[in-house]
Amino acid sequence: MTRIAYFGPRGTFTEQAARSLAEGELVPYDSIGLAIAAVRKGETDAACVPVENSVEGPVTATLDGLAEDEPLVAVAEALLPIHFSVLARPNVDAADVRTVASHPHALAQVQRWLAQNLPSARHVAAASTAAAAIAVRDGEYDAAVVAPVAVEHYPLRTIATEVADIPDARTRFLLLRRPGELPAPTGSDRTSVVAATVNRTGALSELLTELAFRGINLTRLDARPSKGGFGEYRFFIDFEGHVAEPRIGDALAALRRRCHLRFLGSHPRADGVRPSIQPAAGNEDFVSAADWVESVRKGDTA
Ligand SMILES: O=C(O)C(=O)C[C@]1(C(=O)O)C=C[C@@H](O)C=C1
Repeated sequence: MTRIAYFGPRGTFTEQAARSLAEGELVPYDSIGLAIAAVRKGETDAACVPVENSVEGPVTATLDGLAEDEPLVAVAEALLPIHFSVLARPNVDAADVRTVASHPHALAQVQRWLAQNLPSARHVAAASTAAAAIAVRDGEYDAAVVAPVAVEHYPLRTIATEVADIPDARTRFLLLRRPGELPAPTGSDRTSVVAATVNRTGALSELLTELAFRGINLTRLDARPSKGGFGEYRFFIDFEGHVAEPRIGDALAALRRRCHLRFLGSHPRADGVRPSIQPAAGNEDFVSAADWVESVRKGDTA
């Protein structure tokens, strides 16, 4: 049976995403790094991890995990609406809450709610929302900000539901595999790369210009230190399209000439958005231009 590592323990948002993305045995790991390492080592066939949140931005453990060690590719993605529940032990009321724990991304998404509803509670970072629920169960903290499903896994009481400062917040999750056959293009796809440029004037702008020249729309751009010293960065670039398309293949080849490039996959977009194709930048334009060059090489200049 297919085994899918996910950022656990049981009851995280990532577990829900993993269930929506793949069938098989779901195997929880206590950190994003461990889930990614599991698929890399072949302990599991795939790994499900969060990659970005519409309020709090990139999940840096996932970005660093994708840039380092053996390459992995994203083969699918899921978008989950994020609203939280607050859980406490059965004998603890909201008025008794002195400490509230959760994943830092979750705490960042409920700052206003906590200030208004649990103003005297100290905020404590936990490894995940479900790890916070376990710590509350074990008496370490008074309340946890969690995915609503967590209450099904831990003997805690819900003291608030639908908690979110930004009502339509979403997190995007990736299903990662070891490199192999890529998902087929659907017309609504996303391609991801990580680019390491040399530290000189215009290096990033040249990469982005290669994409802009080809009418390719970015969907995300994040910088992470390459850990080699100040000023040394890796750029995570997501854009519309699939590597199987001529225009995307042409763009990847151009990027590859200019920097150290790692391909992180082409997969269907969860939101179904189709790319807007700019004039003279459609796949057929790339194909007919390449055909023309070929005929010129053969002596036909018509
Ligand atoms: O802790 C969890 O439940 C997770 O799945 C992680 C995570 C994240 O990394 O952003 C996922 C979704 C929410 O935005 C909060 C936490």
